[in-house]
Amino acid sequence: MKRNHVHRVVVVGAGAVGSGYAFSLINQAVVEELVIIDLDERKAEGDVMDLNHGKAFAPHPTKTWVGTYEDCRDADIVCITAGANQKPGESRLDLVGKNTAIFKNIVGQVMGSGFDGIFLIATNPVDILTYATQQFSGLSSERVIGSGTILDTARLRFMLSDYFDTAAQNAHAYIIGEHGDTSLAVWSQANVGGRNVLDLAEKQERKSVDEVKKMIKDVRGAAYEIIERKGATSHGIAMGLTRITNAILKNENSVLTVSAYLEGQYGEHNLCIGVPAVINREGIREVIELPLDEEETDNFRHSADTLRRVWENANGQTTN
Ligand SMILES: NC(=O)C1=CN([C@@H]2O[C@H](COP(=O)(O)OP(=O)(O)OC[C@H]3O[C@@H](n4cnc5c(N)ncnc54)[C@H](O)[C@@H]3O)[C@@H](O)[C@H]2O)C=CC1
Ligand SMILES: CC(=O)C(=O)O
Repeated sequence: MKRNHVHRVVVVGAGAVGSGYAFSLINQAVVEELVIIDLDERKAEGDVMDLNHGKAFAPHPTKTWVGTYEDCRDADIVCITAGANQKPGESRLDLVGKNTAIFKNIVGQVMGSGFDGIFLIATNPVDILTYATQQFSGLSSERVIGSGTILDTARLRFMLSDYFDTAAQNAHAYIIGEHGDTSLAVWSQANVGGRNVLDLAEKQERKSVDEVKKMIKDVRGAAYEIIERKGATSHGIAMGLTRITNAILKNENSVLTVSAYLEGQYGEHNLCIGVPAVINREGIREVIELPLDEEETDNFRHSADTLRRVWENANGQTTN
């Protein structure tokens, strides 16, 4: 990485998600420099003051300041969490118009600084905005990563761990597709401690396959349930973004479900969608093609078609 490994992350958008991500980066000692940009500069100032007041308890010093787009020039990662969030009852896809316009402006300013790092996108609809960021920035697709289904996957892993009373770290399962209402669980590859979760549910007393399969509905509904109660979701995605940031900056080659550009994998082209991918300091090293069964293949295609339609409607063009 650049500048003798002084790692810098710029967060654009100091709302619930951006502020949570900043808090998580500081607590996990991920970077030396953390820059926060928001349209509402006073809000960003307040956030930096508040974060600085926790520094005495942090594991290492993280220089943190309210920045300008000029600060993106030396950044390893620019994470965009700016834009409108869902109001109760709204879907992620409902945000496409306003957030695409916001992104055109933000990405233009980031690139105007001479930025040469990796974009990490969280704003919804995240798959659409990841693709839009590629288009607006002109960067190669491996350097534009969306948080994709990292949060959905983490939600499922938590649910499985709770159900089977095993640590979430030992629940291995993927949610793929749109980060949204058409996401799908890859049950054929999901295991806890090496045992397929559906087989396990069938064999264990007081467990059922139906209860496990219902988890995809709970994953899809999770954001709506949380937004209805507290107005926004933030902790889960903040930790997920931190996980991706670590994978990049520490050159981990970790497999994470992110929104990645597909060029023929899963039979899809010209869109970004949640899939497992190997993440390292170059960004997305490789998309992993899971062996899907017939139902999973159909559901993935439906999810990809949904995203493609939204992209085409938003841009008045066809991509295939
Ligand atoms: N990918 C995921 O898994 C998740 C994505 N999200 C998404 O993250 C986004 C942010 O959500 P919240 O933080 O809850 O919203 P928020 O309303 O709390 O914060 C958004 C921030 O963006 C700023 N902003 C707006 N336009 C800007 C611009 N042009 N330049 C700079 N800053 C600008 C606002 O001033 C505000 O501080 C939403 O789209 C939400 O749906 C939220 C949770 C999970
Ligand atoms: C809001 C959102 O995208 C989530 O919590 O999944």
